[in-house]
Parts: sequence; C-alpha cells; structure tokens
Amino acid sequence: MQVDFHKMHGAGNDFVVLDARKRALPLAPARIAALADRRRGIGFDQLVLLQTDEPDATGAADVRVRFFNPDGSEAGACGNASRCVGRLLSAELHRPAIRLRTAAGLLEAVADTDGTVTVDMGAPRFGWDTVPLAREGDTLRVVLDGLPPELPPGAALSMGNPHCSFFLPTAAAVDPVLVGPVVERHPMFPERVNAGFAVVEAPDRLRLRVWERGAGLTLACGSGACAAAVNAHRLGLCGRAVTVELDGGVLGIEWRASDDHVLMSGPAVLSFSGRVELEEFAA
Ligand SMILES: N[C@H](CCC[C@H](N)C(=O)O)C(=O)O
Repeated sequence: MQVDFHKMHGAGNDFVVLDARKRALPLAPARIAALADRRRGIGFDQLVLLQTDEPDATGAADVRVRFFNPDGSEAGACGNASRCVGRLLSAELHRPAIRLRTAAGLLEAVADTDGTVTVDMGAPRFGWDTVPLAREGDTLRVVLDGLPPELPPGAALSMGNPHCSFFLPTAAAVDPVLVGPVVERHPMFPERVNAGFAVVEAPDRLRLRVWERGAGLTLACGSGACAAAVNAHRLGLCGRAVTVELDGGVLGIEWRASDDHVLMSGPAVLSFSGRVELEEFAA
C-alpha cells in the first residue's frame, strides 16, 4: 500500500505524519518501529496519525490525531506534533485556528503567519492516580529509590501523558542518557514516564532536556516543556510565563491563571514530503 507522508519537526523533535482520514492504514506496532528506524526506515521521534473525528464526539474537531512512539506505544499527548498538525491543517483549511481531538482532549492550535504555532494544551492533572503513580503520594515530591543521590525528588503531572520533572543545580549534575531510562521504567510509574531534567536560569527561563518515554533523548519535548514550566511554578521556582530552552530550540509556555490551561508556542516545520510502500515494513 503506497502512502504519502509529511516529515515535520518542532524544535528538532521530528515526526512522520500519515493521513488515515480517507482509509485505514495497517500500522501494527512492529511496522511503526520499522518505519521509525533511522537507517532502514524513514526515522522519527513519533508517528502522527490523522483520522476523521469520531461522529458522536462532543464538540466539533477538525481532525482526530494519535501519536505513536518508535517502540510502537501510543501516547495521549505530543505538544510539538500538535503544533505541526496545526500548521498542516491551517494550510489545508485556509484558516489559522484548528481543533484537534486527542486522547488528552480537544486542543486548539493557532498558526501564526510567522511560522509560529500556539497550542492550548489544556489543564495539567496532578492527582497521583492520574499521572499515574504506582501508589498514593505527593506528586510535587516524588522520591524514587535506587536512583543516584544527586537526583532530587521529582515533580509529576499528566498533560495527557505522564511527566516527571527534576530541577537540578546545573545541567551537568545528572546525565539524562544514563538516568533517563531508569526513571522511564521505574516501578513508581506503571505506565512509564517522560523524564525532564531542568535548570532554572531565571524566574522566566528554564533549560530542559527530556528523556522521552518510548523514544529516548529527543531534541525537544513540547508536553515535557509544559510539564517543567508548570512544575517549576508549583515549586515556586518560576513565574507562570517562561521560555524553555531545549537542545533543538526554544518554546514559550504560559500556565494561564484564568482557566489553568497551558499555552505552548513554538516552531512547526515541514521538512519534506514523500511516499512509502507500507508492505516493505514489518507487518
Ligand atoms: N514520548 C511521549 C510522547 C511524545 C511527547 C513529545 N514529543 C512532545 O512534544 O510532547 C510519551 O510517550 O508520552
């Protein structure tokens, strides 16, 4: 089955976008993993699947969007990809505002003429059982046994996907490549977790690296930037509006006081488009 795709990225977090609105696409986890291969496949941090919105859905969405990690696991949210879909559909529908139905809820993306896209990522969830954690506890102080002593307690929340943010004195204090996989699969997180390693550089500026669940270290993580910004404010380390500097670029995050929603702004780039024969990849 020949399928067109768009290769996109948001601050270097890269995606393959497939359109299943007109026909279902056979995408078993093994095929997603094969397509994700950076040498034998197309390569991506996430595969983004566009589908028509459920007919009985409450509140009209322009598109239903699903996100899959290179290991084939599905994620409820992906901030950088949501901006990319916003840009794609804004060009298709010739209007700036696009409504995305995701597992995390109905999101609105607004594409600016300068290439920036802002997504309302909805409200963060702080309950231990919504992150989720394996047992009841304070999500603002998550202590993980078996981790190096230089790793402070984490702050956990859900943006529709699970995050745990660690605030470090310097970027060198912890190596995300060494510690990230241990946090991702720690028994405290029954659905695994995205691990963010942040340094507060100013009350309005964070430096962040994220070891993503199911994907590893990426150049940027949009929902991770939202999580770090919200957790920094919860801990009294930052204001409600911050810039988050990641390896691949800078995102603007505002945790809006009026409705508790998190607004995330940043780039959304179409690198190239192509066509792929799905049958060439593991069934
Ligand atoms: N790996 C994440 C999904 C992608 C998140 C990230 N790429 C973003 O921009 O939010 C998870 O399994 O929850």
